[in-house]
Amino acid sequence: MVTDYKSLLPVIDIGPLLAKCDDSDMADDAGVAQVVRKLDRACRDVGFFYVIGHGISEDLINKVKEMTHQFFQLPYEEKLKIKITSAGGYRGYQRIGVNFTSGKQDMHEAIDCYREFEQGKHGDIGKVLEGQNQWPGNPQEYKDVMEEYIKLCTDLSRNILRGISLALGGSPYEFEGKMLRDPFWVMRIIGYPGVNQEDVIGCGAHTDYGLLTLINQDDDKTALQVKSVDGDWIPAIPIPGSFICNIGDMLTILTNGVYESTLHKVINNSPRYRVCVAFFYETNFDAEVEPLDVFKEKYPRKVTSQIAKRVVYGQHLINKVQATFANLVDNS
Ligand SMILES: N=C(N)NCCCC[C@H](N)C(=O)O
Ligand SMILES: O=C(O)CCC(=O)C(=O)O
Ligand SMILES: [Fe+2]
Repeated sequence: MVTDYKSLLPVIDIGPLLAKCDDSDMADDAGVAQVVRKLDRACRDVGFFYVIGHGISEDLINKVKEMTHQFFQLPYEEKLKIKITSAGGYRGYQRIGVNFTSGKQDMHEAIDCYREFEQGKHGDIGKVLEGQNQWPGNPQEYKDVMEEYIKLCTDLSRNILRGISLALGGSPYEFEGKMLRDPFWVMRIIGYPGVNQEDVIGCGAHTDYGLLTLINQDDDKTALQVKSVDGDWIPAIPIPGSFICNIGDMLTILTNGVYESTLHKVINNSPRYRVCVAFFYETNFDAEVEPLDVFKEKYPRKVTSQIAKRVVYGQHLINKVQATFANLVDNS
């Protein structure tokens, strides 16, 4: 099946890892060991891979995209009922042209959601993102389906990270220590109009901010492109039922630069509308992220990345959010 797609990025069936991921001696299992070797190669070589055998039903994956197409097809006034504002914690719907990447407007519309937390929980930094998520009222089941989906993506991300932790030569649980006991998450529900032009950028080149991203994209258009170590842009051709998984900036820091977050961009060079639902699994909001001791000992830092050695994740996130929405006017 999978070989039909001639994918240029590695495809990893994580079934054997999931089957054992609650056993502390999982590393001794031959099936797990093989998945772990593939994860290591993928994370070193490109930082992007397809995940199959992940256990999340294709029906749910497709439902999430169908509902998202339905929402973006609504009249503009309808979508504006859940409009993003800075006062509302940058949560909600943003029209095309509101999102900026490296100072340039992106050709996409989106709904941004962040894990909700009590007022004051994350101090002054957290204030920027305080608010309630604004889920579409139409389709009606949107919120319930997405909350279920977020739960499944959270568990899946934690389990993939157990494999990555083994791949780095640690125990399965290096990414479940004190910086990661209360993982934050971000969700972007994105729509890209079909423009049929190579020079219209759906989303400019960036790296993701957290630990691990799970991308659920339309099956019938290729738009996401990933920068290879050689500097080429590799198309991430869709594989139905899969997630594309990529590593984010916090994983770069925690691994002391061994696994680096990879630049990627989106160009929907097709006449048709494309949706993508991206789930971002993060550290604790307040985590002061720095290389884990176990990896500092194993790997002296290779300094190739632009990312600092140590950051507070929540600060990194809000710097990005505020740059992205620098032109947002709440009452326009
Ligand atoms: N949470 C993530 N990865 N969001 C990516 C959004 C697009 C890039 C953003 N405008 C930027 O400039 O970073
Ligand atoms: O649309 C996509 O395939 C990826 C979107 C993305 O990179 C992001 O939102 O961070
Ligand atoms: Fe991204």
